[in-house]
Amino acid sequence: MVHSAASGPRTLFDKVFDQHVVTAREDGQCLLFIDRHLLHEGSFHAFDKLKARGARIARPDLTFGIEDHYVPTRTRDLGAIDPAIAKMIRQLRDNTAAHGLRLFDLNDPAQGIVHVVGPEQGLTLPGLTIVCGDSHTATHGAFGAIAFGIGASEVAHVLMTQTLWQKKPKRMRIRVEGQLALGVFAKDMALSIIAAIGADGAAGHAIEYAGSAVRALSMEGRLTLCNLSIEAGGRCGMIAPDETTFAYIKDRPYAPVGDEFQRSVDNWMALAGDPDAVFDREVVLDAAEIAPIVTWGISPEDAAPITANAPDPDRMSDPARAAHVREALDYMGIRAGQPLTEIAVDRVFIGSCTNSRIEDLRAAAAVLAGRKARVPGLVSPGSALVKRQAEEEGLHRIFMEAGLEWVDAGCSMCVGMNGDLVPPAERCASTTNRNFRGRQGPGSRTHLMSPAMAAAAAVTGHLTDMRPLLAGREIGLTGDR
Ligand SMILES: CC(C)[C@H](C(=O)O)[C@@H](O)C(=O)O
Ligand code: SF4
Repeated sequence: MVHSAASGPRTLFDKVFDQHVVTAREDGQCLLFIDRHLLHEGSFHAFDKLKARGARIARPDLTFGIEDHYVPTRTRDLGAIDPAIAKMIRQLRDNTAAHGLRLFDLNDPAQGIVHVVGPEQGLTLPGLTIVCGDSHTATHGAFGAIAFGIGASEVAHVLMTQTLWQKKPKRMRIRVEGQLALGVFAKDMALSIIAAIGADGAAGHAIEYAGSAVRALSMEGRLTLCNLSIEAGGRCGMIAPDETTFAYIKDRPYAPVGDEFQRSVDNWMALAGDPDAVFDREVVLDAAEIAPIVTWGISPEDAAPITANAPDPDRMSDPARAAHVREALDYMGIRAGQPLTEIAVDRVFIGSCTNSRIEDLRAAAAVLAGRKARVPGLVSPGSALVKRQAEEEGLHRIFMEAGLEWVDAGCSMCVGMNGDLVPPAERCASTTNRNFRGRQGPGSRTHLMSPAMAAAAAVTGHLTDMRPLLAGREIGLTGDR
């Protein structure tokens, strides 16, 4: 095995990367071994390539299929849905069956969004390389894995060889120090970071999140934080594994067991970056200064504290930024300088690989308990297991009594590929990660926020500071365990 950086202090990223280099080229391109390859319905291009070449999958044991992007959330009967959507799901079934892959299909008790299922099943572990033909694969970096999204031809390459050519990105550390205030969540931390550094602020870099506020996050919170790495332009985002990580992994279906678990923990602890390791860039944020955040525009960087007003492009010195803001406000139907809390919403969506884990649902339920939603909304748990747990805790009753729809697991209204769409010109308070034009449906308008903030928007019918609504209520963070 060739080591690209065999000596000197190394970061977490360096250590995991170096362990996976099969061979390195003069130009810096390294052939990496891939430990986990996750596939969703979008993988059909790659399977077509395989078929055209008559190739086989190199490591079917490391390759997993998951039905999520196109799955219906109000029925599990493929005969009852749009045949074109059902075809996408059947294609993945046929392709995974033809190659003998483990598939988490619609009816699997562990089905869900790929980035929720991986961690939940113990497929996602510290020190691994994890790829998926999906830009939010960085989510898995919460465990100290190098995880990133790849394109269709790379998916085919990994299927055929279980390796991938990669150039080592630059390293960037984002430290968040101190304590988050009550009612401020990992989502607010992530959106604050993106607002601070910009949607391309981490371009060309592998991010490592560190600092006491990051350490204090539960695994659910860490997954939310790493999920948004790509929205800051990062190649991937990682957090060094610690006791929180190991406690989450223990007893998961695919996790190592017994002595093997203990041996793994010893190895995982050694992955932490050396104290004197050097980063190409470092950004430091004060956790105490982070407020509940909402987006007002058409990029995740168009984010501001809920207590703020929409920006005024006429007061901006940078003409490019002013032009973007003008365009964003126009698309979103918001006045320059309008207080964000005045913005009325038409519906809410609580779900997606960003914010659909049990802790997210608990936070939303804490705000909604005993209250009615003024607007319609959809709550889609991240997996069938999250759904079951939420029902055991009675959270589904809180959502339904508030007047929201409680549906099955999938990407759902995050991207609308399954038909769960926000109608044109409607405004949605959404716990997702992308607010691009038309993201939730043609002409739809998306405001990104935390689950508690989306719940508060449902209760009041407009963007709302949820803190007074949360006062005195138990949030039930698993991080408190
Ligand atoms: C459809 C899929 C490939 C896409 C992605 O790459 O991320 C989707 O998951 C998204 O969030 O936009
Ligand atoms: S939930 Fe949304 S962001 Fe996540 S993988 Fe699905 S479509 Fe992409």
